Amino acid sequence: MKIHLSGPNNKLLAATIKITGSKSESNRSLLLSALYPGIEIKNLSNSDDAQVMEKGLRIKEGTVDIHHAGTAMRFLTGYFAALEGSDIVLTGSKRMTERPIRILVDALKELGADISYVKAAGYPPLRIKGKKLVRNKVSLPANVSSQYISSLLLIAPSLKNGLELELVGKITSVPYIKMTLGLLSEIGVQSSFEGNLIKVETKSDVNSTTLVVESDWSSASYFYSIVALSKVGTEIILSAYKENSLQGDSVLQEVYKDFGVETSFGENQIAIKKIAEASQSKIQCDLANAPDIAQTIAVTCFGLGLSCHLVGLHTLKIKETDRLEALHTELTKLGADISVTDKSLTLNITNAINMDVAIDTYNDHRMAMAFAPLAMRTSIVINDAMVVTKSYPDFWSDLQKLQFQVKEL
Ligand SMILES: O=C(O)C1=C[C@@H](OP(=O)(O)O)[C@@H](O)[C@H](O)C1
Ligand SMILES: C=C(OP(=O)(O)O)C(=O)O
Repeated sequence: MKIHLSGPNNKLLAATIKITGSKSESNRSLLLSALYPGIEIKNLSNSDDAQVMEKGLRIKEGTVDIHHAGTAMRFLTGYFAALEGSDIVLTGSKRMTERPIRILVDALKELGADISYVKAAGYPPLRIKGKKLVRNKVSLPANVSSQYISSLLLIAPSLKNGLELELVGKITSVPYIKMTLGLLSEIGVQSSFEGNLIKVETKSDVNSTTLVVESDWSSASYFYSIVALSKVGTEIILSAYKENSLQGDSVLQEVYKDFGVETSFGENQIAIKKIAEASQSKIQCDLANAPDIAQTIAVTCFGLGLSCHLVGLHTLKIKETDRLEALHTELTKLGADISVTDKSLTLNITNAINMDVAIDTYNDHRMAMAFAPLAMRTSIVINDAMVVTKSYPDFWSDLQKLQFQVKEL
């Protein structure tokens, strides 16, 4: 579905939006509840990625197709490897067969797993024959994707002797590793993370525990961008959020201060308000800890006519698409002066935005959602708009609550 999007022009936006649960917290919680039936989950994400995860966890034999869901691919690889008696071919979309997984497979094999590549070595699909993992120590490179580490940590308490991980190289996306350990702690699993060493204790069962998933902070980023592109005085309320988040993308609160956006916490919600114009003409950020908000920030800067230099983007090339190339192509169509390397993005100031440009989304939900706020400045077309269901199926209807006009073409 292709849509034409225009913003609410001069009308002041005011709305309360309830965003679905974090897909990262949901997919971890689902796996833990499969290992420990005493766990109940609240505010589970209604995303495609959480649905394929939930479905995959119910299967023990045959083919499991996780479509575009990176976390489901990586987390289920660990899960099935340690699930005695399972015999699974774990596969996904064409793009998933291009997203590397060798680091995780090697680590699991080191622990005793039986995994083989069905097609290209180092990539899905995988044939996994579940068995008891006998060893409890492994080291693995930590600079490519934290999902490999989280996958191992999630099964760690179910292993007889727990697990010790030695992380080699510069650790990327660290808050996601801490999120995994945070959820383990919520179900009573002891762990430590010191320097490059993580230790997780074994746990045989969990008494009835409820995991309440906080709403998704990456999804909140699109509303931060809308507010940043609005007039001073604009305020949007988002729920359900809390001050002590497990999600690294909650750093948005700090990043968007530079765009004049203030965040205040109420009971289970945040109010985000434009209180001033952007305080500087050049935005600089290292996003190694929050890669999923890179697209949002780049587009906000372009929409505000600011320059920016974003670094720490080395993981963007292996996500749903090569996000650095995709940003380069689509922002250039809109008139941006942009350059990218394999780990950074630089935008120089431009004053005009080309109208009615059709943005390609490359099977990447974040391409559609990151560009949508530009409708505050110009009318825009989004190709393959339903790609948003990967993490946020209600995105377009929530924009309509803010008086955006969403027309199917
Ligand atoms: O563990 C997770 O839930 C995630 C980790 C990050 O991936 P990388 O560690 O590969 O950067 C992030 O980009 C992804 O959307 C979700
Ligand atoms: C990278 C992402 O997801 P995944 O790796 O789980 O496919 C994302 O949601 O931005």
